This record gives sequence, structure tokens and C-alpha cells, in this order.
Amino acid sequence: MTMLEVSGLRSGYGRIPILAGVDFKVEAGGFVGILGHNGMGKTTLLRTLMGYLPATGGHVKLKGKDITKASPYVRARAGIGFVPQGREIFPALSVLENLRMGCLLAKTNEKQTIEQVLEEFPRLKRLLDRNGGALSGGEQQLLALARCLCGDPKLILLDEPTEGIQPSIIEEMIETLLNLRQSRDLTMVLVEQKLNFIAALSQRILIIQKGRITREVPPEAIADPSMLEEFVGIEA
Ligand SMILES: Nc1ncnc2c1ncn2[C@@H]1O[C@H](COP(=O)(O)OP(=O)(O)OP(=O)(O)O)[C@@H](O)[C@H]1O
Repeated sequence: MTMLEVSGLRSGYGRIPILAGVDFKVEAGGFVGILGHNGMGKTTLLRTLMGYLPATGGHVKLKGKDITKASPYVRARAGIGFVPQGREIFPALSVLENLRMGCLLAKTNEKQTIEQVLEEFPRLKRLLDRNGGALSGGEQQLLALARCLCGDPKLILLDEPTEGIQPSIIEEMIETLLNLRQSRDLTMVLVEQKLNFIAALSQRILIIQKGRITREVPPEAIADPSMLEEFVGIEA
């Protein structure tokens, strides 16, 4: 089954066009990485998929249903979870309170939902009473992901989760996401500029350049930086 189908998607800010006709599909259970330099439209793409920015052309379908004009709330209810760049957790609320906020959309009981998520993110168990703002950047990123999972999304949109995060937590995040792929029925679209992270998690890797998906890169190109540079002009 196709989870997400994006065709000819356009959007931008005011009169400035950024997405210039984006096309791609993600099968249910697929992990797709979208690789691109700063400013190529990665965040704009996710914001448009989530409905925070209106599409000015093209279509977005979730499980075959056209959601191009749906509000972010309706998309979240339909199973799309978004972990924005910069994490955007509530800094003045404790870790537990942040997770509770994530449960507002949960269909199951709050206690069970949080217990399950804490099994998946053991590091957060020790931090439940701490304010979000007093966590390290990596811990905040894990919290943002955990909070998103409280809503039991089927499709997660993940915006550059490694930005400004120390390597040990990046490893933990890779492990956590790979475990989640096994244990939950998850589909993921990850936008990134870090090659190692995207290669560790993605079954398919698409390149975004100037607001378009310009190609799919064979996995072996990621393992060979010179080949990647030749293919897509991206330096490792
Ligand atoms: N609110 C805004 N108003 C006008 N232009 C914007 C706005 N936000 C982003 N842009 C522009 O849109 C283009 C794409 O930005 P976007 O954030 O989608 O890129 P990105 O690939 O996610 O890069 P980064 O890795 O830096 O986040 C950039 O040229 C940026 O300057």
C-alpha cells in the first residue's frame, strides 16, 4: 500500500516560490530520506506536507485520500506526526508534562501510552521531573520524538533531527528509530543533510535541489563519497 503520494507539489512564502513541483511516493513501512543542502526546501516541504504552509499547486495523498487542503489538525488525526527542526518542546514543562501534551491526540489511555513510550526511550525515564528546557539538545530531540509517538502516528515527518546534537546521542537516535521501525507499524520521511545518519536509516534516498526531487541515489553512492559528489554535487 502507498502511505504517502506527493505529486507536483508547490508552495512558498508570499510570492516567493520554494517548492517547484515535488514528486515522490512512500510505501507503508518505508523509511525514505530526503537529502539536500541548506535552503533547498527541506523544511518547506515538511511544513507543506503537514499543512502549516498551503500548497499552491499539486497534491498530497495519505493512503489514497487527498489531504492537500486539510488542516494540520486533520492531518495529525489522520496519522501524520511531525517532529520539527529546533525540536519545539515546551521548555517550562517537565518531561512528563511534555509527554502528556503529546497524549492529547492519543486514542489509548494516557498512562499506558506514556509507559510504552518510556520503554522505547529509556533515557527519558530518569528525566521525567526535569524541565524540557534543562535537557541537552539531544535529550530534547529524543523528547520531541517521544512526544510525537504518544499520538500513535502512522507516518512521521522528521526535520533534521541531528542538528547540533552530540554524536553519542545521534547513535542512540539511530538505534531507537531502527527499533521503532521493527516494533511499530511506522512509515518515515526524514529530511537531512548528514550523510551517515540518512544512510543508516533510509531504505531509499532522494535528493532535493532547488525545490524539486532531482533523483534517487543508489545506496552504494552514499558509501562512496566521490561517487556521490559526482552524481549529485553533494560533498560528504
Ligand atoms: N518564512 C520564510 N519567508 C521567506 N522565505 C523563507 C521562509 N522560510 C524559509 N524561506 C526560504 O525558503 C528557502 C528554503 O528554506 P527551507 O527552510 O525549506 O530549506 P532547508 O532545505 O530546510 O534548509 P535548512 O537546512 O537550512 O533548514 C530558503 O531560501 C529560505 O531562505
